[in-house]
Amino acid sequence: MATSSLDWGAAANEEEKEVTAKLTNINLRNKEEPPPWMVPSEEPSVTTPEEGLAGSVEDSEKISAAEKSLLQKVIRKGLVENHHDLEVQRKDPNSPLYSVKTFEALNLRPELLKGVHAMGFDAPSKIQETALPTLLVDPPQNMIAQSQSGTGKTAAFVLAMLSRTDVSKNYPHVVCLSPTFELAIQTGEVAKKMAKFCPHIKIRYAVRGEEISRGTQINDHILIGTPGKLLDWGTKLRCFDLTKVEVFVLDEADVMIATQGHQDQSIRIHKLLPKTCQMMLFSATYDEDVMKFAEMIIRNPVVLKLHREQQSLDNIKQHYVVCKSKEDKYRSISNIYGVLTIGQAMIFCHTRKTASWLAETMSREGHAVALLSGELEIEQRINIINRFREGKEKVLITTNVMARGIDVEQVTMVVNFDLPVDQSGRADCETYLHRIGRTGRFGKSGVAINLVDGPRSMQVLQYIENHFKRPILRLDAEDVDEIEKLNKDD
Ligand SMILES: Nc1ncnc2c1ncn2[C@@H]1O[C@H](COP(=O)(O)OP(=O)(O)OP(=O)(O)O)[C@@H](O)[C@H]1O
Repeated sequence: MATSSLDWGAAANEEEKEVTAKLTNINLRNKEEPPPWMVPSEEPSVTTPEEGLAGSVEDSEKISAAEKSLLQKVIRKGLVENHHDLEVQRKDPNSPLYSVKTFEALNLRPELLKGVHAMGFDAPSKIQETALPTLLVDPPQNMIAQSQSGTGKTAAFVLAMLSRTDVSKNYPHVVCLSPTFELAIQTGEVAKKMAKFCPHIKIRYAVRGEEISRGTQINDHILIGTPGKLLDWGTKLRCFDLTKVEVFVLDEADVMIATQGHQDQSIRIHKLLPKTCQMMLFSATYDEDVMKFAEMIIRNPVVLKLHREQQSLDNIKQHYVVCKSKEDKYRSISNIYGVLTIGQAMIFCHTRKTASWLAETMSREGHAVALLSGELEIEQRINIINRFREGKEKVLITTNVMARGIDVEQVTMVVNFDLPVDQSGRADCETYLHRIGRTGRFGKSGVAINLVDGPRSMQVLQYIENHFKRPILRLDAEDVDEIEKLNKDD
């Protein structure tokens, strides 16, 4: 993903080109410094893992000795399963779930606060408590935000979207773009739950399958959709006015601005938005060039950025298994699956063909598996993901189409049947992080297994390991004791 391949810069107007990518010193409502895990874009972005874990004396004084010892255990072993553990993580300044504030302190509307509590959220995560005060401040502030997978980014931007919705304006003025149909629907569902006590807010999906005739004026306040459909409705069909949009969210922002297909449409939408529109970009990953580019096209953004070592989560144990062939890979996962206590598992393959082969093989052997790949009809895709969410199938075999954003709490194992690589066969570190982030959601523990079948995939694995500076440990898929250890907290 090189900047040279991006043409948003070329399309941007002169003024946009001149925007300097610097951190704006805005007056945050509560005047607090961002926590140490978030660094302004101008600072060097590399620290040692030790520095990352250290925290300040003041921070460590906030937790008791007993909690500290439990915390160490959590950090070392990534075993975070019950509410108490979640509380402990919230007191660890180095955890992405760390919070010092309450939702009450974030100045949310009372109806939204009620909605948040009704969802069972007791306290905000780090990204929520850091991003929200900035996103709600007036005049509206643009933001490019990064936080690890499963740490509550969706709730952060959805709360900002709902807070900015003005029900007296009977037209779309809040727009959220997602890269896939499934993700748009998932975000809409979160928004609807959060807006449970705001009956006047109207939310509409702009996704494949939703039809509208030319010229019909949309009177919903919020549109959540995929770029192609949204552009169609805003330009060709003239169903709403993009120049009246006040809040624009780009979820999985890096893929939206750097992937062919999404890129052209996102750029065209961006160009049609008014200069006063508040822009919010969220993702767990930003390739360096993509981040630079985003900082250039977003007017004076506040940038919340993670150090590379902080991007992968401690609560996901990462392993690899050496295999000889795809049949051997299959045997390895069968062995691991037989021994590990698994809630649900997601298996990622490079191609639809391998995914189909694996699904057939596993089904033949009596496993209840689901197969989801991009060529399926929308209804089929929704049906499959709903059944998986309900636990009807324990295993979901898929391709990169499901690598990002999908939130299924019970997923405790992710298998990279094939390691993620780009078109030239090089390690795709961003996709790796998104894939393994389908487990370990909001502090839960998870296991990621990488199947390596030769020197090339070993090289890819080593590249990923070096990139994130986190160990990926070898696992012997024949050794039951070793596999069983993954279940344990020792
Ligand atoms: N403050 C909170 N308290 C408890 N649970 C929360 C809170 N915020 C979010 N969650 C839950 O955590 C899970 C992960 O949140 P979410 O999907 O927003 O993460 P994300 O950062 O967007 O992840 P990804 O990078 O994979 O898109 C969800 O199930 C969500 O309901």
